[in-house]
Amino acid sequence: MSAEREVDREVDVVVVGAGPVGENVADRAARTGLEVVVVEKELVGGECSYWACMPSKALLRSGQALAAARRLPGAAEAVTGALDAAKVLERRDRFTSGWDDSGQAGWLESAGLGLVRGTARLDGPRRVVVETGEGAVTLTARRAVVLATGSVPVLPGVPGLAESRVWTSREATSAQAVPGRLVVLGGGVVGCELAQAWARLGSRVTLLARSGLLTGQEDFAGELVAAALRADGVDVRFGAQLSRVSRDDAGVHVVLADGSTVDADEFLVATGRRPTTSGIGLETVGLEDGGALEVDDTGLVAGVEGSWLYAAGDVSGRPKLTHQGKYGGRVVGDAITARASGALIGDAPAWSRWTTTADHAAVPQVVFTDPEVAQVGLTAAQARERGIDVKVVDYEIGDVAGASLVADGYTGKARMVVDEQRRVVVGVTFVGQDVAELLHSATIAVVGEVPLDRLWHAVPSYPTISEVWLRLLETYGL
Ligand SMILES: Cc1cc2nc3c(=O)[nH]c(=O)nc-3n(C[C@H](O)[C@H](O)[C@H](O)COP(=O)(O)OP(=O)(O)OC[C@H]3O[C@@H](n4cnc5c(N)ncnc54)[C@H](O)[C@@H]3O)c2cc1C
Ligand SMILES: NC(=O)c1ccc[n+]([C@@H]2O[C@H](COP(=O)([O-])OP(=O)(O)OC[C@H]3O[C@@H](n4cnc5c(N)ncnc54)[C@H](O)[C@@H]3O)[C@@H](O)[C@H]2O)c1
Repeated sequence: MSAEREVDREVDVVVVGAGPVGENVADRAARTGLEVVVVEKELVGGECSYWACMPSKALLRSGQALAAARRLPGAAEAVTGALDAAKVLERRDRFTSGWDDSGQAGWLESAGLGLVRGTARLDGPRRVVVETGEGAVTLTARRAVVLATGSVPVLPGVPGLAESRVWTSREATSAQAVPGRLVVLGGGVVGCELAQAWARLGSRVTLLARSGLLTGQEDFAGELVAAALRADGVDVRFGAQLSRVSRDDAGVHVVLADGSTVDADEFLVATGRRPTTSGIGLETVGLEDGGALEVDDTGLVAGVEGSWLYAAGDVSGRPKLTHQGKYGGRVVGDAITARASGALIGDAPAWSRWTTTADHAAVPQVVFTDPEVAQVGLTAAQARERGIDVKVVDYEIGDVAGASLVADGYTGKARMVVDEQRRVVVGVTFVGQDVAELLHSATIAVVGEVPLDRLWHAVPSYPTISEVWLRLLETYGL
C-alpha cells in the first residue's frame, strides 16, 4: 500500500491497469510532460510478469536447453540426468521476483508516474473512482482515461468443474511443486506450452483438445507440436468432450463424453480468456460490459463522445499478446499527447505513429514449445479468405545446412505466403528448434512489404537457419 492516504485529484491522464500495456501508455504519455496516474488493483507488471509470459517461459527454457543438448552427439553423453525441477522452479521464482512488485512500482516512480493502488471503475465521463481499501478516491482526467484492464480466463460450464479447484494459468505458472499427474484442457497456446513445461518437469500429462492443437495456425504447426508432446510422454487426445469433473482426496476425476475417464492430481483449464470489462463502470459512459472494447486504430473506444476514453491490450479485442498490446499502448500514449498538443486532429493516417496499423497486417507470435512455432501476418487460409491471389511456398528447415548443424535430425518446416499480385510476402510460419529469433526478419518483410525481387538481395549468412529464406525464395522461383 502507498504510505500516504490517497486524495481526490485532477491529472491529465488516468490509466486503469498497470500491466505491460498500461505501463507503456503511461510512459509514452508522460514523456512529453503530461501528468499521469496509473491505478492497479493487484501487482504492477500485470499478468505477463507474474502469471503468464515470464514464468511460463522460465518453466519451459531449461527443458528446451536439455532437449537441445540431447540432439547433439558429445553433448548428449554429458547430460545424463533429468531436469532438476526444484532449480527450475527456483529460477522461475526469480523471474517473478517472488510475486513482489516493488521493482516495477519503483520503475513507475522513477519514470515520473503516479501510482494509486486499488480497484478502479469509471464514474461518468473523465472520472474514475478507486476503492483503495482506505476509502474511495476520485481521479478526474483533463485529457484521457485509458482502460488497460487485461483479461481473465474463461472456464467452460462443465458440471462439477467450478467446484473441483481446477488450475487456471495462474496456478499453472506459479505452482511450487510438480504435480504427479496433470490433465490439461485446451489445445491452444497456454495448453500446449504448459503441457510441455510440466511434462518435462516430471508430470504425467494428458492433454485434452476438442479439435487439433494451435488451430489458428498453419496445420503443420499443430501437427509438429503434437508429435513433440507425444515424444515427451504427453497423452494427447483429440476430439475430447468433457461430461463432468469431480475432486476428492484421491485427486481430480475427469469424465469424457465417450465414457472414458482421466484421473489426475491437478487439472489445468486453458480454454481461452475474455477481456476484463465487468465491474469497471462502462454503463456510466453508455457502454455495455461483457465483450471486448471496440477501439479505432488510435485506441479510442467506439461509442463514446469527446475523444477522451481509450483502451489497449487484452481488454481491447486486439491480439492478446504482450508485444502487440505494448505497441497499442505506445500508440495510445502518443495519440493522447498529439491530440493534447494539437499535432493530431481527427483521424490519424495508416502507418503513422498514432495508429496500430500492424494489428491488421503483421501480428507476430511465438509459441514457445519445442519445436517453437513462430508466425507473422496471414496464414495461407486467412490470405485466401481476404481474396488475395496466394502462392504458398513450403520448405523443410532440416534441409538447411545451418539447421542440420543446430541439431541432428532437425525437424521443422517453413511456409511463406506470397501475394502474387503485389509479389510481396503477407505471412510466414516457421516451426522448429530455435526459430523464434528468426521471426523478426519475417515481420520486417511483411511490414515493409518488401518486394520479392529486393528480398532476394537480403543474403542470409552461411551456415545459419536463416538460409531458409534463400531456399523459400528459390522454391518460389527466383
Ligand atoms: C500463461 C500465459 C502465457 C502467456 N505468454 C505470452 C507470451 O509468451 N508472449 C506474449 O506476447 N503474450 C503472452 N501471453 C499474453 C499476455 O500475458 C497478455 O497479452 C498481456 O499480459 C496483456 O497485457 P495487458 O496489460 O493488456 O493486461 P494484463 O497483463 O492482464 O494487465 C492488466 C492489469 O490491470 C489490472 N486491473 C484490472 N482491472 C482493474 C481495475 N478495475 N482497477 C485497477 N486495476 C485493474 C490487473 O490487476 C492487471 O495488473 C500469455 C498469457 C498467458 C495466460
Ligand atoms: N507464447 C504466446 O504468445 C502466448 C502464450 C500463452 C498465451 N498467449 C495468449 O493468451 C491467450 C489465451 O491463451 P489460451 O491458450 O487460453 O487461449 P486460446 O484461445 O489460444 O486457446 C484456447 C483453446 O481451448 C479450446 N477450447 C475452448 N473451449 C473449450 C472447451 N469447452 N473444451 C475444450 N477445449 C476448449 C479452444 O478450441 C482452443 O484450442 C491467447 O490469446 C494467446 O494469444 C500467448
